[in-house]
Amino acid sequence: QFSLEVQNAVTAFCLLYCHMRSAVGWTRAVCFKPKKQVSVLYQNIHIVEPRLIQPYEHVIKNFIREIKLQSTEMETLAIAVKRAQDKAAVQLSELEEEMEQRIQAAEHKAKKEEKRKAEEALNELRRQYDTEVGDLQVTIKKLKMLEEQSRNVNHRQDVVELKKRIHDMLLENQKLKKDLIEAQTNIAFLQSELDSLKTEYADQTLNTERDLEIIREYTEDRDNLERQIEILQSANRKLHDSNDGLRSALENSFSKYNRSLRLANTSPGSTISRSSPKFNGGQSPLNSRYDRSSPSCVDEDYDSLALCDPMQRINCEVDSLPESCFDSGLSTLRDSNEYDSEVEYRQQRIFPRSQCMQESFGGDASDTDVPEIRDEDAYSPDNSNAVLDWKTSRPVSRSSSVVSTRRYISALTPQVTKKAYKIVLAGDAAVGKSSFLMRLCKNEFRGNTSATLGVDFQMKRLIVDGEPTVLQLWDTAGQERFRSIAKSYFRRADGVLLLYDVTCEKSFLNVREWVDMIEDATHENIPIMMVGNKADLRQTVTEQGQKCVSVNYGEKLAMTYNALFCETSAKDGSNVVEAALHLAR
Ligand SMILES: Nc1nc2c(ncn2[C@@H]2O[C@H](COP(=O)(O)OP(=O)(O)OP(=O)(O)O)[C@@H](O)[C@H]2O)c(=O)[nH]1
Repeated sequence: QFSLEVQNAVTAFCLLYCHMRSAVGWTRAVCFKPKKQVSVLYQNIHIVEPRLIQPYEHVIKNFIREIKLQSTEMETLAIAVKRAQDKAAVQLSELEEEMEQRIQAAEHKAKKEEKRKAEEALNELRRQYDTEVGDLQVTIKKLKMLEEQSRNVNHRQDVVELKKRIHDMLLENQKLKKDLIEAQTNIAFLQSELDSLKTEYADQTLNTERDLEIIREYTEDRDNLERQIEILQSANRKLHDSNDGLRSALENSFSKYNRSLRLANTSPGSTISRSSPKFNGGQSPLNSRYDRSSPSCVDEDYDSLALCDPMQRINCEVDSLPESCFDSGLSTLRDSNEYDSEVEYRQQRIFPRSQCMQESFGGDASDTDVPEIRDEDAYSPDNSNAVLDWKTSRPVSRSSSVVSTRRYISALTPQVTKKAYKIVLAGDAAVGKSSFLMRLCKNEFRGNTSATLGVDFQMKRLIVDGEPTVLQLWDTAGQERFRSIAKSYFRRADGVLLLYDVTCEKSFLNVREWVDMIEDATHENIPIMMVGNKADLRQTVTEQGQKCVSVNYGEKLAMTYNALFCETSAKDGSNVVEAALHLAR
């Protein structure tokens, strides 16, 4: 009986279990056979150990009670779930209902809006229609009026006349159009002619300006040359006045020279050769040193000067009289800034050569001194450029000696050089330009140099940054009266070596004047190398308590003018080549 009760409980449990499974949604079949197992277990216990039946039944009872409790709970849960489901269903239906209501409201609103818009569009259309109808009615009215008018004006004659008038007017219109086109064409022609005339006029103006510029340059050159001639002539006159003895001696030597020259020129196409009387003693006149004690030196000097010194050439041209040849116009007159008067200056600078002259002829030695401008480099045959490159601004007719010498030199093949620069040496008198040039070209220094008259010329070949370069160096005279000549040389210069004397403040102060002059003369900015010369004297002069121009001042001034700067000494040769190289670079 008890086992039956247990069996029923197990059966109930199984049913509950199945019910729960289905409620939870388990689909997988589970092999669970408790009923059979319980009965088998009961029978086994009953057979094997009947003592255990009671505790077994007790366990089963508890188990059944527990199951019942679980079952009740499950049922309660199931009811709750059901309730929740019902509630959710109610809420869902409520929501659905609400949604439906909202949709309906939205639909209603949209419909209302659409209707309103449609009504508005309809009203607009109606308005347009009314307006158009009104316009049409007006047009119809007008047409009717026109119809009526046309009906009234429908006279044939009037129409013909009108047509004729229209035709006439059309013809006139065409004619006017034709005239207009013709006039426009004429205007275009005239315009093009005017343009070409304008271009021609502009060209002519340009040419005229150019011509004027050239004329102006020529005039300037001519003025300069005239001034040079005047200076030389005045020097000439001084020489004439001061040295009669010298004149007669030179005349003698010149007549000798003329004779020899005539002999030399008798053969056609003659050139000056080393066997020429001028080259006596196997020494080229170009290389010979100046020796004032011998009268024949004047001839040699004259040739050399005629070749290289523009002043001398001009002098030759102007004064083709024999006197002009020995009256070279060269003088040592010098108005240094350091000296108040020429006489004073002359007294200060006495040269051996002039001493020799004084001794021989008792004249004013400084007035008859000749600048030493001969240079082996410049006048040796392989340096023909020195002569060939020299150009005066107007053609020079030469005396026979000069012509023959020039022919000889012109026959030489000029050396081809890559770069050539015209460098002008400028600065106050006695600042050491000639000495600088001599140091640069000959690596020599002579304590007593003569003042430059007009312009001296030298050539210097340098290798600048690996490139062979020729410097045509024009040494201008520093004296005030030669300023205009110096100025004319700046115009064609590629660069300027502007010297001042570090022991002479005035020469430094005058640098500004020189720079202004250079800038005036040149159209474009040419490079300037500011050179403080005689640096070797600074210490001695300072020790004597005299003032010197410091390096700082020189540098500052150079910086002001954007110029290069260095200090040199022509005496010991320091920085001389470097200055030239730097400028050439
Ligand atoms: N101690 C020293 N004396 C110099 C130096 N350079 C030139 N002199 C001397 O200064 C004097 C004038 O030198 P020049 O070379 O004739 O001067 P310059 O500038 O050519 O003069 P002008 O031809 O009149 O313009 C000469 O007595 C030279 O010996 C130098 O570097 N050191």
